[in-house]
Amino acid sequence: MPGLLSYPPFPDNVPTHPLLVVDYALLKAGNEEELDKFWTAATTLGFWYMKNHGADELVNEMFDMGEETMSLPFEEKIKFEQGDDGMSFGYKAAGANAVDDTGALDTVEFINISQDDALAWPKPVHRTYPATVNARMEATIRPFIQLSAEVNCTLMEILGKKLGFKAGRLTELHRLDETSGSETRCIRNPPRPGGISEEKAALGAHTDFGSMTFLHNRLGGLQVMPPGSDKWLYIKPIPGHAVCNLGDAMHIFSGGILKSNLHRVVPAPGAQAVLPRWSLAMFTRPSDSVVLRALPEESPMVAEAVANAPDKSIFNSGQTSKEWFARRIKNQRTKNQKGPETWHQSRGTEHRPDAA
Ligand SMILES: O=C(O)CCC(=O)C(=O)O
Ligand SMILES: [Fe+2]
Repeated sequence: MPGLLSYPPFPDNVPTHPLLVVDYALLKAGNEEELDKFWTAATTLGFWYMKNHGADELVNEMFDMGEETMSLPFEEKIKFEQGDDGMSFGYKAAGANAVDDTGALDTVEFINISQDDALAWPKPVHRTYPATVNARMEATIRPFIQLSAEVNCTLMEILGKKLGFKAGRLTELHRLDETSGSETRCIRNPPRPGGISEEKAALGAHTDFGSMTFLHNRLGGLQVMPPGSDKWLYIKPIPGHAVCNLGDAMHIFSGGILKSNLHRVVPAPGAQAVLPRWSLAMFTRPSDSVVLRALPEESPMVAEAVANAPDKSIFNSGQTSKEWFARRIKNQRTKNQKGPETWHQSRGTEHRPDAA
């Protein structure tokens, strides 16, 4: 993978959405101004840039792991495919997921490595992985997952405190010693073949399934659709800045106060389109047995938000984290598509009355 500075520039003629820049070191130090900025980001778009997170070196090594893995022969990778039953850990081939209710195919391939498997390595909890993953489990993947899980939990606790939850409450819902859908994902989207529209989704529009995402990317292609708009806007990658976002679970726990915004991936824009696009995420998700529902009895602020919500159905999903997650994964698999209704069954909190 080329050094950061040798990438073709992100074009200046595509529409972008600015994000607030949050300094992780200042958040940890309790800087009030920074905490307020973070709260604003979490309660408006639910996306922010984050600097001083300390993960850059491990991120580079994780991209090496991704490159080593995607370079394996297809017959080798496919042995570790995640399958069609609602498990997400393992390899996902391009085209294995639908990007919309017409059944159009995605173009990204990725490798998902479970937090549980990395922490318990060499003992498999959920599954086994390609040799390229095993080789870096101890030196790269486990430390990256541990650091990222700590970052995500620190961020969640800050939000929990602002919401009025007791200290440690959100950490309790995301314990490292309980099984969960938490995973790291390294994604490769091929260079844009000439003629394919930049508007074609490489990874379909979605909200993230879990609680908190710590994302690193090199090229453009990530887009958000801001509330109240029907336009897709690029998030410009900034070297050294992670893009963080909240997922469905935090939206639900908070009675909708925290935002889980719609986003997607399209081919890298402009001159960047000639290169493969790599991205890396750590998804922190609630423990498998946690029921996804708002927690009004634990916070007057959440109670008020739920009381005022026009549609309360999402705040009592009736599903455990494990069920929610399996439903979403399974119903977006290409093999399972039986018509638009299958795709619609894969949806989380994407339903937005304000979206076109
Ligand atoms: O590749 C990206 O920039 C975002 C990926 C993403 O949204 C996801 O995997 O959930
Ligand atoms: Fe996402």
